[in-house]
Amino acid sequence: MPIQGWELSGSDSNSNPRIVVAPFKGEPKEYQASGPFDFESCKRWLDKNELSELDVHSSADKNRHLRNVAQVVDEIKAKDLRKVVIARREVLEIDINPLTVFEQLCDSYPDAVVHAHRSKDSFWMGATPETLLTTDEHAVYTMALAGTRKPDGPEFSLKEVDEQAAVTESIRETLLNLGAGKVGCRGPEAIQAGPVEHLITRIESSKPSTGNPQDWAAALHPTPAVCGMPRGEALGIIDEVEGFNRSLYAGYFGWVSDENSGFYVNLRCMQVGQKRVALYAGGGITAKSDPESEWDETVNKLHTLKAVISSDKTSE
Ligand SMILES: C=C(O[C@H]1C=CC=C(C(=O)O)[C@@H]1O)C(=O)O
Repeated sequence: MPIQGWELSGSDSNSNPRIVVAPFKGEPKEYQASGPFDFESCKRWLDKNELSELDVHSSADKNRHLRNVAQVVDEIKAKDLRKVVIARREVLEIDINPLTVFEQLCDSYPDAVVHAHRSKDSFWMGATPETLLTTDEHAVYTMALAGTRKPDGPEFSLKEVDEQAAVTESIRETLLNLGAGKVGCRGPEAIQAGPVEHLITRIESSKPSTGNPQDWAAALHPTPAVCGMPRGEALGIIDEVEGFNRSLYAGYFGWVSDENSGFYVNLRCMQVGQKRVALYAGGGITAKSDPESEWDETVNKLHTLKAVISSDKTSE
């Protein structure tokens, strides 16, 4: 897929396509989009001019994350919940060149959806392995992506199989509730995403009988891949323990045209400041979670971005 850029403006129009950006919590925003511009023309947007500095506060050092996970395991057991996704935010004091980092992300992760989203006061970029929803004239396509291992580490255990199955069940149920006549699931199988592997079930359904792609994406979000099951209880626990605002992390972004659409979950992402970046990663916690392994999982996921940042020669 070639790199394309779109310039976003007000929301009160019917441009084709329209761009959608949704935070983890809160309403998606829909923009009028002009473009596409080729990569050469978009390069001018990938700078840090007038960008405000990021809050230095990191959400959880190792000890706090271990305590958070242990507390969440206890709550999951006490309340008999299926899973809760707990994330952390890590701030690095580093003056990156966003353009070279973006190019590195594109080169390093050809199977990911690499994106950069620059607004007046915030700048996000990432390389996500997770599709929330795509549509064409025939059907809707999505995926249940969860469970993480290092390719040279232990095989997926029952814990990962169950946390991924929860995502498949929830997506299937949401699509059926939206009025999709038939939902087909293929998987789970292992898929590589940069330095880690996940379990994936590919899901295809007929088009829901009501609503439009924006409604279907909004109904699916947040799936148990980024939130938990049941959703309401998981949201409460996330608020209680994480200690930071997820903002666009684990939200979604995408586009919708008159013919088709594509929405992607904002994972393996970072927020860019003047001399800092904030990296985000989370993992699905279940009653079987071991806090040390959950910490390692976030470290491995963050390596997706750290590998690229550290090869940005301008930041040395
Ligand atoms: C929440 C994240 O990953 C999700 C996607 C794949 C595997 C996941 C996991 O193993 O927990 C998460 O559900 C993240 O990367 O921050």
